[in-house]
Amino acid sequence: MFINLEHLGLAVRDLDAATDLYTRLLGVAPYKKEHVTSEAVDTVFFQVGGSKVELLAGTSPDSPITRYLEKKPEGIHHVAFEVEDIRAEMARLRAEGFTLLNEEPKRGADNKLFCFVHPKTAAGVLVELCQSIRD
Ligand SMILES: CC[C@H](C(=O)O)C(=O)SCCNC(=O)CCNC(=O)[C@H](O)C(C)(C)COP(=O)(O)OP(=O)(O)OC[C@H]1O[C@@H](n2cnc3c(N)ncnc32)[C@H](O)[C@@H]1OP(=O)(O)O
Ligand SMILES: [Co+2]
Repeated sequence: MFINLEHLGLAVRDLDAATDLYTRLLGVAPYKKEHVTSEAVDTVFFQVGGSKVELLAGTSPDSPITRYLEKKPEGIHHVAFEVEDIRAEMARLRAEGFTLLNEEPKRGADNKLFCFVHPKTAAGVLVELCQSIRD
């Protein structure tokens, strides 16, 4: 079951500059900065009411964010939905004909498991599913 819109992922070239800008724009300081090796990204998170903004900067040439910014401008990169059971939702989406970008959930930022739906099967939107890791 999809629970809520968990975060908006924004691709940025200069993470420090974008962090300053969003701190001024949102009127709130980020609550977390985290490097995620598997995606070669540095992330900065802002809590905005019940949702979050995730800034992402690539940390290597083969990072998905670096590659994205070679062809597209900074801006909205993906939308993330929190789900109750990510494996159940992955099976449901596969059965519905969506293309998933990873076979198994991956450990992401902000203490979550995540997977992505290919934008070509989601009306042009890169959709992330994420589930809190319950320790
Ligand atoms: C650290 C985890 C963190 C978290 O929240 O926990 C994250 O959010 S990690 C975020 C970074 N990781 C990813 O984005 C992984 C998933 N992304 C991918 O696997 C690729 O970026 C992929 C497959 C979406 C695109 O890679 P590809 O090499 O195929 O790039 P192309 O330029 O050839 O794109 C193919 C096709 O897709 C369109 N596209 C690409 N990116 C996006 C996007 N973000 N939103 C919408 N559409 C996108 C691109 O325009 C191409 O379409 P076409 O019509 O052929 O031009
Ligand atoms: Co994300």
